[in-house]
Amino acid sequence: MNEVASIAEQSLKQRASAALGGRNLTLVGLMGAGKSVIGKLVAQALNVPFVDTDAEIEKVSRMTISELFASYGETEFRALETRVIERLLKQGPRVVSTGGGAFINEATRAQIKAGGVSLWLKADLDVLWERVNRRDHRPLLKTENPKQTLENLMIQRYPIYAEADLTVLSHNVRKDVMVNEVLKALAGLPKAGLAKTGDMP
Ligand SMILES: Nc1ncnc2c1ncn2[C@@H]1O[C@H](COP(=O)(O)OP(=O)(O)OP(=O)(O)O)[C@@H](O)[C@H]1O
Ligand SMILES: O=C(O)C1=C[C@@H](O)[C@@H](O)[C@H](O)C1
Ligand SMILES: [Mg+2]
Repeated sequence: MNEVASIAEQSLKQRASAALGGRNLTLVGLMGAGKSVIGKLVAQALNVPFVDTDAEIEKVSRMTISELFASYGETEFRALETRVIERLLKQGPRVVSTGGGAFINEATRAQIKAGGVSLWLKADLDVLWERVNRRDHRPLLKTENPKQTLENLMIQRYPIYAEADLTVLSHNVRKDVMVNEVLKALAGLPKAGLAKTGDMP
């Protein structure tokens, strides 16, 4: 990277960081949107801790997400997800990458909204399908026609993800390009009236 590009990148990081202003950044969106992978890189760029809610749930329960769904069902999983996310947001500021259904749950969505800035990583069906199709560990996609299931989830969920403060399109570009897209969206946030993480109820 040449010197001018490097200065521009540093400046973007600083502007994004200033606009975030000590709040949590929570990534929401459907399975395969890149929340976990891009969230971790965004946290590095902003120099704040990163946490992935699916990974945290697996850690505290000592079970995989698939095992939790199989043993306790989705309702119990969602209750655990809500509790874990509430704690993680209170421990911030952090970049928090959520599981695909977290923002759809009303209680969790309210916590995420109150707990900082929410950002929807939005992708089209073919991009998502190409990514999730590589692995089969997602319980909600263990259906006869997983691509159709994913499309149904898009129809149900996209109007709700759209309530996020920011939206960034996730497509098949290099991951560092996606990180810059997220930082640019953050840098454009209004700075007035910022609530810090400690102000959460
Ligand atoms: N910009 C990108 N270009 C290419 N591949 C990507 C990109 N972003 C993510 N991926 C890949 O897509 C797959 C899914 O990404 P990731 O696990 O981050 O999605 P997620 O939104 O966290 O999904 P889930 O809700 O299931 O946790 C991974 O294999 C990841 O490497
Ligand atoms: O979209 C969803 O509802 C889910 C997405 C995954 O991240 C996991 O949280 C779980 O498989 C449920
Ligand atoms: Mg993930």
